[in-house]
Formats: sequence, structure tokens, C-alpha cells
Amino acid sequence: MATGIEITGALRPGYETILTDAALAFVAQLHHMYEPTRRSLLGAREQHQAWWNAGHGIDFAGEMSSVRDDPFWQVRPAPHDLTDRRVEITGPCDRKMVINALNSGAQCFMACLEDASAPTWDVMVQGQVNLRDAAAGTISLEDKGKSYTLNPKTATLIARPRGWHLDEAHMLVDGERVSGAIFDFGLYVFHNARALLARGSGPYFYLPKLEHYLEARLWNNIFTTAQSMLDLPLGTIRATVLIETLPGAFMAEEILYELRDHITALNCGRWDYIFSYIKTFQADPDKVLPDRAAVTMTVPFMAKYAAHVVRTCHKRGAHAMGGMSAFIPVKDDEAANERAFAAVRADKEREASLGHDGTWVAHPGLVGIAREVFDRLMPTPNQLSVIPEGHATAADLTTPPDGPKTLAGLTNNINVGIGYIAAWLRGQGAVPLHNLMEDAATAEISRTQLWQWRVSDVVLDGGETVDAALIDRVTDEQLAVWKAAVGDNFFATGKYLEAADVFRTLVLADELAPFLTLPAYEHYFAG
Ligand SMILES: CC(=O)SCCNC(=O)CCNC(=O)[C@H](O)C(C)(C)COP(=O)(O)OP(=O)(O)OC[C@H]1O[C@@H](n2cnc3c(N)ncnc32)[C@H](O)[C@@H]1OP(=O)(O)O
Ligand SMILES: O=CC(=O)O
Repeated sequence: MATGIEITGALRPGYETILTDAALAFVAQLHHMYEPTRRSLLGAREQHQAWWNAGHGIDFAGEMSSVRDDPFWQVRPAPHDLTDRRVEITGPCDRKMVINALNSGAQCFMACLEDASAPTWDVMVQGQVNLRDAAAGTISLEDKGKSYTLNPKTATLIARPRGWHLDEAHMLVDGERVSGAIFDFGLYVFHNARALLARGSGPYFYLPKLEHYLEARLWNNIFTTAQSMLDLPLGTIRATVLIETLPGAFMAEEILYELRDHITALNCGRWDYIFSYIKTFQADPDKVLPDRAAVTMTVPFMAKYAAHVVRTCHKRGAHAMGGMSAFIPVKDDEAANERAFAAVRADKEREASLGHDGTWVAHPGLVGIAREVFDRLMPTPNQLSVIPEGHATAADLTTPPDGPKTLAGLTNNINVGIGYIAAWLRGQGAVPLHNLMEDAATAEISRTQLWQWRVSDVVLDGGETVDAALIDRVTDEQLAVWKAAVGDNFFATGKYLEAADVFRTLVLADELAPFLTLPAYEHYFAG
């Protein structure tokens, strides 16, 4: 191993094929070049939040108006296997799910090392092993008497590395942790770029949680450096950026501009977007959102966001991907399953009609529904020529909707928050809860919403004031609900008490933690 590089995580069989000296040196080089910029951009996030907390509004960046007003620039056209992306399935990098997703019939598979994965060392490195075998086209598995191999035609592979905020605690360079994003990106591109190109595809990425065009510039510089180190032509790496933060929505066009040699699309990451809205307006009692279930894609500020993303993308020749309905197939209840399918179908019809070029599904059982909708409403490979009317204004993107604030909503936030964080602490980053897909982004909505309701002294529709006593009481009740649901034995080993502690601490904290995964990672996974 090169001087200065240290791996503190366990080295299990197969990990040595990913954590090679050359791959680690590649990651370390990116770390040396770009870690100071990452740190400074994370510092800038804190400054921006302090500015909004002081009562200043959020708006489009004045210094970038020339980029937005210049009608001539376009992004580089998409490669052939990212031209028609009508259905994309997402999922964690678990070996079986990677094979199932690639075989699902979707055009693309977003393999998630981020919010659908709990970032334990083993999940992250085993995920790289699985993705390396997927990129090579050789991945297979024997599981519970069933053989899993790839079909002749598979989905295009796109990897989602962690966001800028997370470290990888188990790789140190000169005693300093590397960024989770650089670790995930660096290992994936180093091991797979050539294999993917040889199979007619390429190294493709989904980039999460960007808050500023300078964060996009950082990714662009990393791509340029990686291509030059790997002797790949400019534009080989292709990115889709999730517009899933409120600040990111205000900079969508600048993000496209910064990444114009590498970007092919933006995506509406609705769940993180709601979380980011709450976080941005954490100190504004006039921007308190109603129950999580009432913040749908049809409320005005969400509808405007989706139209803004489609308009911005198509103006610049980029695809505009839709997002994830949280409904998943319901086993053993035909009527509930039909309702879930109808909700997904309606969501996809809204997206296709708005001008999106494709969409996300969370489960192979939903690929057919999404494809039927897009085949019907989008007969061409994409609809880049559809440009929704009207610019979004700052007011369009920030005016909160009316809606109920209920004890049932508060209770659901606590129940789901505990259930999700318990699964995350057990190493699972996406789970079905009450027939909905839950991942880190949806859990973030639950805990930030309660924090904001508490500090804003929200009075619920039934007359209860949201305070620490109410949150404590309902947390205890929901622990009992979980105990009854999973049984004493699993309750004792399944991390429910630890999850309730994480959730309660975050909701009752004086200051809003920027991400629940930061303290939880330090406490449970970093050692
Ligand atoms: C806000 C955001 O960031 S959204 C994007 C991030 N979130 C995600 O990617 C969530 C993706 N979805 C999932 O992880 C899963 O569908 C879950 C956790 C919600 C439900 O998973 P399960 O309980 O295993 O579902 P279920 O039992 O119905 O699975 C049936 C089969 O489909 C497979 N499957 C389910 N979801 C997926 C998926 N997304 N990709 C590939 N295969 C899948 C299962 O592995 C299982 O395979 P098998 O029959 O060979 O054993
Ligand atoms: O990452 C996607 C989201 O909806 O959040």
C-alpha cells in the first residue's frame, strides 16, 4: 500500500480485489487534489444556512444570470444507452437485488451506495464487489436454492455515490478520512470504466444532494482529472444530477452549465427535496409544512419544482427524469395492491404529461406500470422538445401548501422514523414500512418535520401543542407498537431502542442536525 494510506476496516475475502494498491492510490490522489475544496464547500453550506436562519430569502444566483440568459449553450448529447431512459429501477447494491434490477426490464438501474444503503464498511465494499461483477457482466448468485444470472439484455448501470457530507471513516490518507463520495466514485470508475466501455456502455453516475453550482464544479473537476488519470477521453464519464435540495433547484441551470461536458440529465428527487425545504426554512415559522403525507407532487410548490426542472433541462438539451413514488407492491392484499398500482400509475402519468423523459420505480413489480404509461404518453425515446411554459419564481418554489397537521401525522413520523433507523442500524438502507418504500431521505423528512413543529410550537388540528413531552410520550407508545409488531426477541436485538434514541435526540436537539446519518454514522459505524 502506498505511503500514507491506511485501511482500518476489516479485509474480508474478495475485498482485496477492490482495495488494490493501484485503486487506493487513485482514490488518494483525488483526495489530495480535492479534499480542501470539499471541506470549504461544506463550510459554505453552513454559512448559507446561517444566512437563511437570519431571515434572508433564498433566490436565484445573481452572479450567474449571464449563464441563465445565454441562449446558446447546450449540454453534450447523451450516449446511446442513456437516450431512452423511460423506466429506471433503483435499489441498494446487495448482490441479489443488483441482478434482479439489471434483469427487471427497466432501461437503467440506479445502483445506490447512498440513501438506499446503510454506509457500513461491509455494505460499501461488498457493494463495490457486486458492481464490479455487474459491470463485467459476470455477476451471479446461488441463494436459497435459486440461481441468479444476468439475462442477455440488461439495464444500463448507473452508480450513485454518497453525498459530499459523508466521510469514509475506514480509509485514511495521511491520517485524514477520505470523502465517502470520492471513495465510492473513485473505486467504481477505476475498476469499471474500461469494462463498461468494452461492453458498449460507460461509467455513469447519479450525483446526490448538490446544493450549489460550485459543488457541481467540484464534481466536474474530479471527472476531468479521473479521465486524464485513466486515459479516457473528455466526456466519457456521464452524470445525472439529482435536483433534490431547495438551494439546488435555484441553481439547476448553473449545475447543468458547470457539468455540461459530462451531464446528461437532472432528476427530481422529491423526498430529499421536501427534507431540504424543511431544513432551509428551519427558522421560519411561516414555512412550516403540513403532514408528510399531504406534501404530494401536486401541491403547488412541488408541481412548480417539477415543471422548473423539466423546463431547465429541455432548454439545455438534457433529459429530465422523474422520481420515486413511495408505493410498492402489497403482498397478500389484492385491493391494497391495486390501490398502490393505481397511485404509481397516476404519478407516472403526471410525470409523462409534464414532459419528463423517464421515471423511477422502487421495485421490479412496478416496471411494467411505468413502461406502459411512458410508452403510451411518450412514443418517442424522450421528449426533449417539450418545454413547459413559464419561469418558476422564488415565490413559486417556496410558498408552503395548506394542509393538516395532525397527531396521526406526528405519530406516523415517529413510528416510521424508529422503524427505518432500526433497519439502518442493522445495515439495511431501504425498507418496506406500511406498504411504502422508506429510505434515508424519507426518514429525514420525518425527523426534521417534528423538529420544526416543535421549535415552531405548532398546535395540531386536534389541539395538542408539539413539545418535548408530546414527542417523548408518542415515542414511548410507538416503541410499544414496534415491540408488539416484531415480538420481544427481535425487538431486543433489532436496534429499536437505539433507533428511538437517535430519533428522539435529533428531534429534541437545540439545533437541527444537517443529516441524521452524520451523528448515527459516527456513533455506530465509524469505529
Ligand atoms: C428517496 C430515494 O432515494 S428513492 C431511491 C432509493 N431507494 C431505493 O432504491 C429503494 C429500492 N427498493 C427496495 O429496496 C425494495 O424494493 C424494498 C426494500 C422497498 C422492498 O424490498 P423487499 O421487501 O425485498 O421486496 P419484495 O419481497 O417484494 O421483493 C420481491 C423480489 O423483488 C426483488 N426486489 C425488490 N425490490 C427490488 C429492487 N429495487 N431492485 C431489485 N430487486 C428488487 C427482491 O430482491 C425479491 O427478489 P427474489 O424474489 O428473487 O427474492
Ligand atoms: O433521491 C431521491 C429522493 O426522492 O430523495
